[in-house]
Amino acid sequence: MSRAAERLRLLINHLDRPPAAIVSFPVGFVYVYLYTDDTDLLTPDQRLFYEKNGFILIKNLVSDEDIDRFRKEFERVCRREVKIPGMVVMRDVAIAKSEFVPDQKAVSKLQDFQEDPELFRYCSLPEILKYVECFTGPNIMAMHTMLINKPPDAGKKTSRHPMHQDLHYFPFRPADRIVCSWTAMERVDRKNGCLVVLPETHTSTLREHDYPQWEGGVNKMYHGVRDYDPALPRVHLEMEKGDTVFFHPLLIHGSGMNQTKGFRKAISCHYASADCYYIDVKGTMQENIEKEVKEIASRKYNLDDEITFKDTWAFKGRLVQGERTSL
Ligand SMILES: CCCC(=O)SCCNC(=O)CCNC(=O)[C@H](O)C(C)(C)COP(=O)(O)OP(=O)(O)OC[C@H]1O[C@@H](n2cnc3c(N)ncnc32)[C@H](O)[C@@H]1OP(=O)(O)O
Ligand SMILES: Nc1ncnc2c1ncn2[C@@H]1O[C@H](COP(=O)(O)OP(=O)(O)OP(=O)(O)O)[C@@H](O)[C@H]1O
Ligand SMILES: O=C(O)CCC(=O)C(=O)O
Ligand SMILES: [Fe+2]
Ligand SMILES: [Mg+2]
Repeated sequence: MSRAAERLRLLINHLDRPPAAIVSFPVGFVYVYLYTDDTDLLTPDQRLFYEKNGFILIKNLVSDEDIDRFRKEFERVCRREVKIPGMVVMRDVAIAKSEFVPDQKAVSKLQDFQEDPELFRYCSLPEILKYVECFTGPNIMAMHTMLINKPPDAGKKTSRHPMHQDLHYFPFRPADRIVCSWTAMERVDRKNGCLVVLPETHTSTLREHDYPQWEGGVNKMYHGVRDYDPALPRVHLEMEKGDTVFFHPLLIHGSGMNQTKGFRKAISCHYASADCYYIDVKGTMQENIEKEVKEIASRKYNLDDEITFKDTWAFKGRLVQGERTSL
């Protein structure tokens, strides 16, 4: 297929979203931007890179000073000096049944830190939001927050994160108005389990997800794409402290095991346009994750079956720029 025909195929596949901008190239075909807005920030090369690959890595975006502050706050949470409403402190499944020691060694992930003013500062950093706006437009909600402290692998490969599409977890659309920012809090590379992405998979559709059949076990809710094909071309995103990758929620990604003795730290936020809308996932491939989220949320808030999948998101989403129009 010629490049122009390939572009046309992409365009036809995406007619549910009005093109953000139309630009003519001298080579004689029209390129329709499907995934980015016309802002002054991204260079034409950066914009085309995201359009083609579904991610873009920005070097040195978050300052050392900010990252050191996030790390300090993380350590306070681990020592149980602060207790944040709604925040989930997760342990790796390999040590889930052992005694809790109040130390970062027992914590593999913090999830939902929207009520921690120090950690949530990450989601409002102007240097992050100006990139986010290129993908979501000006009304921006921070929907999902995580600080991932990937532990040294305990020998069962449970420190891996299976290949997945983040959209699997989200009952809101359109996908093209959602973006993740993921910032390395120290050097991350193949040895300590950097992000692994499958470029261009953001142009595909949402796939069926379930737990991978891994001998050593899998962490709660770490679903992977069904029938993952390990032969597909992968890119390992090696990053330095402060480097930030922005990626599309359909991009297939995961992370390898941590083969070092250190804890690999990253902080991330999933943003969506406040103009997005909730969908009902009943009868769709997302029913399995809805069921798990509802079970955990009912236990966490002591509510029987009253809490809906949509409620769990509307409740934790926070406006970080513009107007809360819909979500
Ligand atoms: C774009 C988004 C992508 C993602 O978000 S991917 C992954 C998201 N993962 C999650 O949201 C998981 C959230 N985690 C949680 O809700 C909690 O950590 C979890 C798993 C419910 C456990 O919390 P607690 O109940 O406070 O912990 P607990 O020590 O009392 O254990 C209760 C039972 O859960 C088990 N458990 C704890 N951590 C686990 C883990 N990492 N993987 C699998 N099972 C785990 C634990 O063994 C215990 O089981 P049992 O009831 O004794 O049989
Ligand atoms: N069956 C599977 N289903 C889903 N994801 C998988 C499966 N097998 C491996 N993965 C994921 O694929 C990604 C790459 O895995 P792999 O362990 O090969 O990478 P790596 O350790 O980063 O690279 P390498 O060991 O080659 O340096 C990781 O995110 C891993 O969790
Ligand atoms: O930091 C990682 O290892 C990847 C985490 C991730 O992709 C997720 O939680 O959705
Ligand atoms: Fe993810
Ligand atoms: Mg490997």
